[in-house]
Amino acid sequence: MKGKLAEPIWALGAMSGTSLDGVDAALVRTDGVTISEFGASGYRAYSIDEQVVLRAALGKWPGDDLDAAADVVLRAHIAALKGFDADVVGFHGQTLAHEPRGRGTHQLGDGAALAEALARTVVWDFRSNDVELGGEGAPLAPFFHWACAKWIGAEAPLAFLNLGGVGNLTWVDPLSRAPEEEGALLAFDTGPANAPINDLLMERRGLSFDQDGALASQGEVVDGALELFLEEGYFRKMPPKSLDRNDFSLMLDLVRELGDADAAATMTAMAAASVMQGMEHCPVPPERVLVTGGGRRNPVMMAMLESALDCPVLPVETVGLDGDMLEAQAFAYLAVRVLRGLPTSAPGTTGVRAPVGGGQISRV
Ligand SMILES: Nc1ncnc2c1ncn2[C@@H]1O[C@H](COP(=O)(O)OP(=O)(O)OP(=O)(O)O)[C@@H](O)[C@H]1O
Ligand SMILES: CC(=O)N[C@H]1[C@@H]2OC[C@@H](O2)[C@@H](O)[C@@H]1O[C@H](C)C(=O)O
Repeated sequence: MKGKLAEPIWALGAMSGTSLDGVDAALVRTDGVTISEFGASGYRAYSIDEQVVLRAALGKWPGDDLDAAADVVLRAHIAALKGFDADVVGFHGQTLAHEPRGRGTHQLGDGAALAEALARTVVWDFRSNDVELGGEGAPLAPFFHWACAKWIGAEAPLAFLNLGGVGNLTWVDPLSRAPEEEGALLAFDTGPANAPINDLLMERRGLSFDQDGALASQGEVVDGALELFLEEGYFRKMPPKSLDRNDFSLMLDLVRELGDADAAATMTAMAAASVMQGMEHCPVPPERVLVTGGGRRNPVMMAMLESALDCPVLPVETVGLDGDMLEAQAFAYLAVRVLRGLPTSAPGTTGVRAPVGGGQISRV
């Protein structure tokens, strides 16, 4: 079976991120090491009512009453995935809680039910094993970033920056021979990115996000609040390290007294400053930072990053990748690695003691 799977197969990845905006779906043809081809992609947005149900479930653990949220996650994924043909589905689920050194990590989503509904093999529950073995359980996209660095033919160390609800950075040595090789990757969550800005916009204006940084562009960054933010112990912690969506509730407290525009500008600066702090951990400075995730569409956030970093800061589209789909593609790639029994995390990506795999496989 493993020999057969060494041939590239089509995998369909599904990601429902911390922004709670919807489900991304994307096809990748891969043998679990090399990307052969990218395929079609799709998106199924959560309705406002569904977002309310998911928000209410944040912070909950298995055993809590999660029927309504589980139903939202399953239905949205079936809708997002049913039009695609693939050999395997990589199903991330919806992270509700993440306490790797506490209660664990919780991605809502029943892979067996999804496998039955789609009549396809589903790989899911990607993070638990890493956490059980002492890792952070996140970020997991770095092994895929390694494959992307190979796919674009990079020759010098570079970084991938995901600006989602939470930010995460992957430094890659593209000359390494495997993602699990020592020194190939260093990855960690940089800090909050869009999630707290979304929360502010929802709280104050009933909007789900600061479209194109429109509100932030009208405000001034309040240095005092930014400095207090950067005193957070998280920034001095050595990577690997990871965050829960709401770990930085402090950020909203620091801007509570500010007007809407100044609050948005200051929070955008906090997200950018988190990345700047994180860059100091890179083994050698990256030649370029390739940005993925919704934050790359925020010109205020991008301008702050460009002025603070010493290298080009570019959306991943500049190298032919799709910044809206990279995480869904990552879980397609990781699903094939799980099927092949290959590791999906390593000491440099999650802090786990040795390269490990994970994931449950539900076959039909
Ligand atoms: N045009 C835009 N202007 C400003 N912000 C934007 C724009 N487009 C998207 N965003 C921000 O990006 C967010 C979505 O980003 P993305 O889809 O990468 O997050 P996610 O995958 O849910 O998060 P994570 O990677 O943390 O799981 C939106 O909620 C919004 O805050
Ligand atoms: C626990 C969890 O779901 N973490 C997410 C979240 O969203 C961004 C950042 O925090 C990252 O650590 C991770 O997602 C990406 C896909 C990852 O694992 O690489």
